[in-house]
Amino acid sequence: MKEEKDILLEIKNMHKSFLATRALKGIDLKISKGQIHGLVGENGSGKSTVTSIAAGMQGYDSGEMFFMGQRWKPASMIHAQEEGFSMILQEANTISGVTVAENLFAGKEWDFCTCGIVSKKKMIHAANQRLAEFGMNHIHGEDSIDRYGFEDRKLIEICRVVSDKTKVLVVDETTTALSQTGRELLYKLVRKLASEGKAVIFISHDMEEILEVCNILTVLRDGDIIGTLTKEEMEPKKIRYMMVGREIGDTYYREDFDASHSNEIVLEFKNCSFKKIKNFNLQLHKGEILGIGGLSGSGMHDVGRAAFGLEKISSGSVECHGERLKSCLDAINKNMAYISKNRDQEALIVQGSINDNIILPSIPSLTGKFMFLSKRKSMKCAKEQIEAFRIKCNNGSQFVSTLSGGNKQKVSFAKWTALGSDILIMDCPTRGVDIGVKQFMYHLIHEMKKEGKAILMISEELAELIGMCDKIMIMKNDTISGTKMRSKDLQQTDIIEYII
Ligand SMILES: Nc1ncnc2c1ncn2[C@@H]1O[C@H](COP(=O)(O)OP(=O)(O)OP(=O)(O)O)[C@@H](O)[C@H]1O
Repeated sequence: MKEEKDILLEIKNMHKSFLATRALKGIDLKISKGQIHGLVGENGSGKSTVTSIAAGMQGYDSGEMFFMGQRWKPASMIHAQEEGFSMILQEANTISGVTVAENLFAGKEWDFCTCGIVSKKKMIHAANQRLAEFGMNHIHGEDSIDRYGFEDRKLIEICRVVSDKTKVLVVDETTTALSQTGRELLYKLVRKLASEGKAVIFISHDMEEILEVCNILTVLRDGDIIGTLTKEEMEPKKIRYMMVGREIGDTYYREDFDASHSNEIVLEFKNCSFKKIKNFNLQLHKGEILGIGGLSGSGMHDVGRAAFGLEKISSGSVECHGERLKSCLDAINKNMAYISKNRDQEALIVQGSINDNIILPSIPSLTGKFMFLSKRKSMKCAKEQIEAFRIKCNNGSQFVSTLSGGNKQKVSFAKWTALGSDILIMDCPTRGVDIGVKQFMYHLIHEMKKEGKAILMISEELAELIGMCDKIMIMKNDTISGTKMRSKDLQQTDIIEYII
């Protein structure tokens, strides 16, 4: 039992509603020194809401908060950070068009000022020192942030929000944006903070990760706290039951080991060069689930973009049904789909409604005579997807920006299932979704295979690739380093040797 003096953050009877949505229904939570306190629950259960309130990002309707024994009502995220409460958000949160150093010290430029002039040299020097302390030597303060991909930007963000002042750090579903190396860096940091008597609130949907990293766990459901478990009490079946309120089986993935599919090639890379990738070859067949695994910087995300016509091809070609792919518009016209890993920036129009996002790729088929969009058909189409994916919302006209992370991911997936695409490029398709929906998505992907659809599944989750794919291509340093066929004997270790 932790003593009162060890409590860093205390939340008492907190309520928060967004119009008709009761996001928090009287939450009581204590976070103590040395804890890596897991917070789990289905998508939309209130995890980000409660932590973002404590981190000064939004207000609450009623309740009380105490931070290090003092009443706590931070005016802003910066204020909270200055006082020692930091949060790493789910989505990319860096500023484009400026350097890494400027991102790291945004709002703190005065620290590098002499006679009102900011010394960029000093700032870059400090940035590089800071990056080195975090083990991020591959990132350089003087570079433009735009040179770095999604994962590195997330690492830069971690480096920005954590400082010597940090007493409590919230890690909100961050690891899904990171590859194994990035994850290891974050785990090391989290453990270091806990060992120094600070605390971490760790939000994740990855059961293995929770069991490994957290030393205490609180389960939320529909804005209520269902219970808190000690390390000894953490048992996957029990946690899942507490989260969902019903038994969830252990089988997420397809259970068959039949890797057969049609011989018809629907998508092909022919000696294709783009970005750093040279002479790349790949064949995706009708009825095939082809996986690509590797570290985030291995080039696999670029393959996904090129497959959807989003990369400039310098030599060779990407062909769909034997025809050269010209652009992403051409890809959509050829009935292709692409679920981008970069959800808010590339996959969704966050300032649009759920309905509009879902129907967007299907507009041609929902348009009748005289080019009028059928409202009835559109509503029906969106409603079907909202129900199938159990998107937690008040109604389809709610803005996507107001959805929880996992529910946004469902919209990103649903818009392509609404279209009924034949070729689906999925980059981290289950990023941030809860176990129940993951199970549904895997089932759907398997059904798609049976219907003869072709799926290119790019993922950093080896278990997902092994569980779902007919064949897995592993990428390292922008080339294919190994290939594995579906087999019940295939283990993660068989793949890891080709990744690192
Ligand atoms: N700004 C907002 N406007 C309207 N509703 C909101 C807003 N922010 C959150 N909500 C709603 O509050 C509920 C709780 O959302 P929250 O983001 O806390 O869930 P979560 O547990 O973090 O989910 P996930 O695992 O998907 O990230 C959801 O129903 C969400 O749609």
